[in-house]
Amino acid sequence: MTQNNPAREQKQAPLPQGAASPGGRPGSPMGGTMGRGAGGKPKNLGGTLRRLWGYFGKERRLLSLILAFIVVDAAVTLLGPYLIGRSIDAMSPLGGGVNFSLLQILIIVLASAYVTDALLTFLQGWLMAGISQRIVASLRRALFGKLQKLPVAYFDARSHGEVMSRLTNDIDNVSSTISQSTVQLMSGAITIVGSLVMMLILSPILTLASLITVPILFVLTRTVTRKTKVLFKEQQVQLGMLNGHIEESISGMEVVKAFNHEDKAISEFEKVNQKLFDVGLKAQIRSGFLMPMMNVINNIGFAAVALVGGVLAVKSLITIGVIASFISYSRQFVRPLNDLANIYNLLQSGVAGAERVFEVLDEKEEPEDSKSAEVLDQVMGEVVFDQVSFGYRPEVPILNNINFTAKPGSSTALVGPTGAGKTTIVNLLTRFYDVTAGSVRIDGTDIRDYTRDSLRRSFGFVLQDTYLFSGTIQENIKYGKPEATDEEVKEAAAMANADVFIRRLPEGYDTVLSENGGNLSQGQRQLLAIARVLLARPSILILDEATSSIDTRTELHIQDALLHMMQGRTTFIIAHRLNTIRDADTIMVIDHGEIIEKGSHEELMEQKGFYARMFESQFKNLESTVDIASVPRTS
Ligand SMILES: Nc1ncnc2c1ncn2[C@@H]1O[C@H](COP(=O)(O)OP(=O)(O)OP(=O)(O)O)[C@@H](O)[C@H]1O
Repeated sequence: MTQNNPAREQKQAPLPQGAASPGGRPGSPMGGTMGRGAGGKPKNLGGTLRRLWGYFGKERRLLSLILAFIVVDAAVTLLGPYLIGRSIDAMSPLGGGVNFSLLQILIIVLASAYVTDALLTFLQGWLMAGISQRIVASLRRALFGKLQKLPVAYFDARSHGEVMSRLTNDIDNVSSTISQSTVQLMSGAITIVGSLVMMLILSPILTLASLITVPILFVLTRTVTRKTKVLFKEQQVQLGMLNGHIEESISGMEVVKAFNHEDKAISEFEKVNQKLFDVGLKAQIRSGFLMPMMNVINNIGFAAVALVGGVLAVKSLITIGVIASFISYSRQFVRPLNDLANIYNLLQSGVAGAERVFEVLDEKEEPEDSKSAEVLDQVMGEVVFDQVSFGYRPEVPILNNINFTAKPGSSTALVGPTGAGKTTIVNLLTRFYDVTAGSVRIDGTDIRDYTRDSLRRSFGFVLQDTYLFSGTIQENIKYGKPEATDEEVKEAAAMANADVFIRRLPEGYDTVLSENGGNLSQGQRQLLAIARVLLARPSILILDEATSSIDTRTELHIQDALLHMMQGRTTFIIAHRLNTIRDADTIMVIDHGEIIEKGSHEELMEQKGFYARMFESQFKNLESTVDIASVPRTS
């Protein structure tokens, strides 16, 4: 295969809103299906977390190390309030005057505890960043690898924006969840237990006093997050919409400009933007209530501790130092409780992201080649369609009982109105889709009995809208044969008549092309595509509208290069303009998924049928610029 997914390239151009999708095909709805996008509620929290845990693989050892650090860190942190209490008591006149030597030791231990805490926190963050980045990179790798194995049908049924959002938004969500919530959860749990134990040791009565606020905290958090969860979900949906809208507007910028739709595009964007603004603001304001309210409740708790502690101190049942330590512990105790709501939200959106990633990973891949599959090598190039029927969806037949034989080295032109099924025939030949009934044979063998790789390697595509990758001209020509030498590249370029214009470029073959060759003319892009195919030397050629919308001189160059390329190769030409296919050995007229006429140009002209009418109609219009689609189906 000389191009990635070639038969689809020119089909994907997004349309301005309101314009009909060609043939009503799915895949590029404005606003995209991306709105189903990131965030949202996970369907199976436990199952997805277990599966995500599988990706921790070798990282589990490092995670144990982090856990050890967290335990040590928690112990060190728990030491702090205790030492502060002891320090206060060491200075207390009630304890028989200031004990300077004890104070000195306490201060040194306290300072070391703080330094150790800082060091351990840094180490945890450092190790965790590595773990989460490695896991996410491997997820991304798995996802991208999977995309390469999915059938063309998968991409045809979805907008690019949606597929992209899984690799970006969703993976980002997983990444921040892993990096932030893992450590927070582990250290939070340990801190809660540790502080509670210390509080109980210091004073069970004070512990009881401070725990009074915990149920209130829970109820408050639950009530507020229940409301904000819905808003945050809606915010993610609107963000997805906005992303889809931007993605489609940028890729369809030429169409937007050509239709003077800039103002419309802005006003549509404004609508989506405003929705995101509204819901975002609501979510932020509502969730903003939580913190101040929690602070009030926490402070009530501290006041209760101070009150009960004061009474106990007056009765000499505890010291001032113990009250100070206790208040610090109760702060440590409630902090992770406060974080819990955030972690929970983060976990939800991360798991929802992971679910969307796993959804793709679980998609059915292109079926494996059967064990007995042969390698298609030394292709003669005989192509037979034997009673082929096909529908993209079983209930909508697109091709009905197609029968033809293309002899090795012959050229076959497929013509017919738009949506007739010409591209579909090519899609079946390349096995982007498999036939519903009948069989397609190359050199006498059903193409399903060849390995897909070898089958696709035997095709070369030249499309109207050639896809070029960002890279040098040299790299682009080598795409179908990476091992080719510079000499071979130049030879292919010369045969394609591309050599002349390439040499004129300041950097020659090393000229870097912008994405999709935006810095070349359409004709030049096509000449490069021809060079690419010539270098790969495929046995069967597929030319789709290869010479339309190009100036006459370049067209002559391209025609010449194409004729050169077609020599000795079985060629299929899909063309709307009949002057480009007049010399084809066989012309097949396709209409409503059936071959309605077949023969050479002369034979078909004699028949005075559909083809003759189309040809005469174009001929009358002199420069043959009339599209076949505009020719009436009846005389
Ligand atoms: N991926 C798809 N899923 C569902 N239906 C599709 C898909 N691709 C094409 N179709 C439908 O199949 C029919 C034939 O489409 P096809 O692309 O083969 O026509 P065509 O003859 O090549 O048209 P054109 O000259 O406009 O390129 C159309 O009705 C189209 O809507």
